This record gives sequence, C-alpha cells and structure tokens, in this order.
Amino acid sequence: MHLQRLHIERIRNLKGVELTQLQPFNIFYGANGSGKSSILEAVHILATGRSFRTNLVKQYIQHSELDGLVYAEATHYRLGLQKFASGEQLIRLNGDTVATQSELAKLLPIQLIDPDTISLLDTGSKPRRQLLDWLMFHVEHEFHGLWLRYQRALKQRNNLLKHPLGDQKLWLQSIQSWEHGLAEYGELIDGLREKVMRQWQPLFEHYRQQLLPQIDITLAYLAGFDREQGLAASLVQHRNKDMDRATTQHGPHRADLRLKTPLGLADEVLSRGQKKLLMVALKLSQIHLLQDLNKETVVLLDDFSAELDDTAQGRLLSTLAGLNSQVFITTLNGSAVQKMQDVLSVPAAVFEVSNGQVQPQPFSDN
Ligand SMILES: Nc1ncnc2c1ncn2[C@@H]1O[C@H](COP(=O)(O)OP(=O)(O)OP(=O)(O)O)[C@@H](O)[C@H]1O
Repeated sequence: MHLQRLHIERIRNLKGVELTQLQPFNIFYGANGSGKSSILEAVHILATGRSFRTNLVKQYIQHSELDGLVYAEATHYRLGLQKFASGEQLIRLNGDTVATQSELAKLLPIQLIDPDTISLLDTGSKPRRQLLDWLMFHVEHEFHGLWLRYQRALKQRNNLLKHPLGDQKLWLQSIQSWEHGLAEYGELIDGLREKVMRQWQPLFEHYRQQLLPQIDITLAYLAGFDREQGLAASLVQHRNKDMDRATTQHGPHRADLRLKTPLGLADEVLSRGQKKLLMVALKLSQIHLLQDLNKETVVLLDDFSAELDDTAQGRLLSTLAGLNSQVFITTLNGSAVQKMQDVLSVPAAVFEVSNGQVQPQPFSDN
C-alpha cells in the first residue's frame, strides 16, 4: 500500500506535520536533530504500534503533551493511531475504531533499514526470529493466530514450571495438557516457517549475489527443537531440566536463522558495511516475496548513506523502485538528494526538515 497523505501531531519535535501528494520515493533532509527520523518513527508507530527507538510511549510523545497522533491515507484506506502517555491507544481504520494493531499492520507491511539494522545479526536470536516472523505474519494468514495460541500455552507451561502445585498428580495433568497445545501449535508454526523459508531462500540468494557477489552466504532455519524427535516428545524429555531453569527451552519460540559464510558465521567474519548489505539483502528478498503476493511494502531508510558506498546506495534505490515499494528516506544534506536524483527513475518528493517543520522542495526529475 502506498500512502498518499501523512499527518503527524505531537510526536517528538513534530508539532503538526501535514504531507500531501506523497510519492513512491519521499526524501527528507535536514540538520541533526531537525526531526527527520521522527517522521519515519511516526510511520513505524502507525504500522506496528511501536517505535523503533524506544519501548516507552512517553519518550516519543512530545514533552508535556498527553498524546501523539499519526494519520495516513491511501487509495482505499484511512489509518489512524493515537497513543496516550497513559498507555492507552485508539486505533482507527476507515473511520471505525478497531481493537487490535494487527489490523493496521496487515495493511501496512513496513521494513526499516537504519544504522542499527546490523545489530540484528549480533544481538542474539530474537531479532533474527522477528525478521522471519515479519515474513510469516504477512505471508501466512494463520500464523498470527497460531502464534498467539502458542504464546498462551507457553506462558501457562512456564508458570507451572515455576510454581509446581502441591498436588503432583494435578500438576502433571495440567502441564501435560498445556504441552499438548504447545506441541500442536508449535508443529504447525514450524511447518509454516519451513514452507516460507523455502520461498525466501532462493530470493535471498538472488539479492545476496547482487549486493555481496564475492561472499557465499547461506541462510538456514533452525526450528528451536529437535524436529526428528518432535516437539511433544522433546517437551516431555526436557521437562525436568526446564523445571530447573523455570522456563521452556525448546520450541519454535527458540527458532533462529543461521547466516553462514565459508569462513564462519556472518556476524563473526563480515565487516560492518558487509553486514549492512547482508541485512539489506535479507530485507529486499522479503519485500520481493510480498511483492509476488501483490503486497507493497513501505520502506523506511533512516540515515540512508551510513555505511553504504555509492554503488550500493544506487543499487538499493533502483531495486526498491523495481519492487514497487514506497520509500521514506532521511539524509543529512542536499548533496545526497542530488545523488539520489541521478539514480531514481520513479517519482519522488523532497522535503526539508527544520526544527520539527517540514517543507516540500522541488525535485527536478518529477
Ligand atoms: N519527546 C520529545 N518531545 C519533544 N522533542 C523531542 C522529544 N524527543 C526528542 N525530541 C527532540 O526532537 C528531535 C528529534 O530529532 P530526530 O531524531 O528526528 O532528528 P534527525 O533529524 O533524524 O537527526 P539526526 O540526523 O541527528 O539523526 C531532536 O531535536 C530531539 O531533541
């Protein structure tokens, strides 16, 4: 989905931003602290309910305000999200209040590429699992519901592991019943993940060859449990150890992606720039997969030129244009805008950001 209009109020230093006639490419330039990333942050909050910079709503709502608001229009949809400092939120779709953020998330697939993107490789399995599950959420409709049921069963089992009941028999019956649910949903989740991985891997290889032609990198999926044994048997086998650690250590919640080069794991051998290109290849291949299903992704490219050389920047822009993505880009200065102009063959809008105010600027190739 391409956004045509964006309205932001009381997010960070953005008091009242009204952007109309958004284009496939939207470039925001301005000095440090002017508010560029906050615009991307607002789009991210609208699409996912979360900021990519903080988990605390109060931090992104403007100082001394009680709420922040993001509203966007596309051809068939009007999406709105109001976040209150109290923790409450109001989610609206086409004028109606909706109960869950996932209604907006489904409509607005969003990918962020920023200087922190490479930490996905370095900081444990969770962000890698989230990367896979972004794809799962948008490609496999049953995934989200299964995941919620799995999480519920997992929470119950973990509670029982932490607090063994006095009545052993009752405790055993309870834990067995939650394990039954965990195994059922977990096997289904694993099957769906494996199916999506089969679609994703060749696309990843395609973008890896484009962006990192000199380095072989394989993308593999680790289920988080012994698939030959099966999750039901694995839960029974590890029950005592799980009790010692008071948590469930095997299952799809422990799944991971392994990125391997001939010299070792990608996070151990690649340079920062190469890591960024690898992450970009992973994300572009995901966007491609959605595009094959007629879903357009909104891409947030924060601090665009960080760590990418001119060739990589040019390739990234033209690939995104080919994927029908709508792109929001931030960059520090006008000269970078000029460079983008030379590469882009699709309509673009340029905005200057200064002290939380956003002004449209001419873009000569429009
Ligand atoms: N809750 C808040 N209320 C008001 N202003 C805030 C709040 N949080 C941060 N700010 C200010 O808003 C601005 C946000 O800037 P932002 O991070 O969007 O800048 P940027 O243009 O992306 O800068 P850079 O190029 O340095 O990354 C900063 O000046 C910051 O001090």
